[in-house]
Amino acid sequence: MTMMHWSLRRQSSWVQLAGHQGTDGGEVLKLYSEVEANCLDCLMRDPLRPFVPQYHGLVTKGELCYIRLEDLLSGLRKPVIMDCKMGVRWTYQEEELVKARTNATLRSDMYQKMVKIDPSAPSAEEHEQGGVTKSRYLQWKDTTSSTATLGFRIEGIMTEDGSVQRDFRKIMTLAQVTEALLFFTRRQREILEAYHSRLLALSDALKNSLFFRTHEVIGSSLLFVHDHSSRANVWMIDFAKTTPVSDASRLRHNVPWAEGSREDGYLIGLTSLITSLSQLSEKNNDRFCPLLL
Ligand SMILES: O=P(O)(O)O[C@H]1[C@H](O)[C@@H](OP(=O)(O)O)[C@H](OP(=O)(O)O)[C@@H](OP(=O)(O)O)[C@H]1O
Ligand SMILES: Nc1ncnc2c1ncn2[C@@H]1O[C@H](COP(=O)(O)OP(=O)(O)O)[C@@H](O)[C@H]1O
Repeated sequence: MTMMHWSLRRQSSWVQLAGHQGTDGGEVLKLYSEVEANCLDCLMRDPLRPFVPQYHGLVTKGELCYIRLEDLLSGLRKPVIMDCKMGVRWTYQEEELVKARTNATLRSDMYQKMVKIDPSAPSAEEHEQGGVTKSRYLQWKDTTSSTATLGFRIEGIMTEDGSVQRDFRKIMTLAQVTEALLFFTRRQREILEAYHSRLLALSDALKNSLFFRTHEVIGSSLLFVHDHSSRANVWMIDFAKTTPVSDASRLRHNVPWAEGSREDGYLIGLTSLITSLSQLSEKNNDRFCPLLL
């Protein structure tokens, strides 16, 4: 199950309906969150609807409630998938920063994850304690990836043999993003162009979206999906941390975050992706697979 590959930490939050995978009309179930269900409700009545998996309401299984979503991989054979976490402040909500100051619980699991990636990342005090706070860990992840600089990061790529590569999380420059896109698409011009057009259409839809104007979009991804038939699409997913803002008139989505501003920098990430794809879509670009030119 694809979401199990991605969401190893939370296998229990997902159910793939038996017999539906890879068939038309397939559905996936994601563990209910009120925040996400509210967002999906709004999105079904918004210009962003064509960019979001269709939401079919709720279902209860045993003691748990789930959100019913269109299976975006339905009908695709050996899909290739890239998950890009959008925004300059991907994972942490402002409340988490406040919580971390008042109740600084030390997380040894996050300390371990940090040390595994970079043993020199924790401070002497953190080494001593064997723990870091959640906000420290999340902020560290944002600043050691392209999240803080380019407004998005590639969280992982699943290739057609089903293996997941997560080495892209440390990418910092647009040139490295471009290389990753070439790897992901295997330099197929048709696919790169399809992704480029879809992101331009998304950019237009965002301009007309009341939902986007009125929500702080944190921890949401753009899911890029294609298969060998060159069908390619991009979807907005994961709204579990996307919340309405009371003074929506000030949200711009294209400026860096300062504490209290609630800005997410979503459009900074989208612009970075579009810039990289537009360079690759240029007619004279010689970096495509020669067979497909
Ligand atoms: O990806 P790694 O490096 O493992 O770190 C994870 C992700 O940041 C999760 O965010 P997301 O859910 O957006 O993937 C976050 O979940 P939440 O902030 O949603 O809880 C986890 O916090 P914990 O669940 O507290 O462990 C944190 O451990
Ligand atoms: N509607 C969907 N159809 C198919 N796969 C999905 C769908 N939504 C999410 N996924 C897969 O599940 C992964 C995790 O989704 P996400 O909503 O971010 O959940 P979590 O918050 O549990 O990480 C995504 O990277 C994607 O591969």
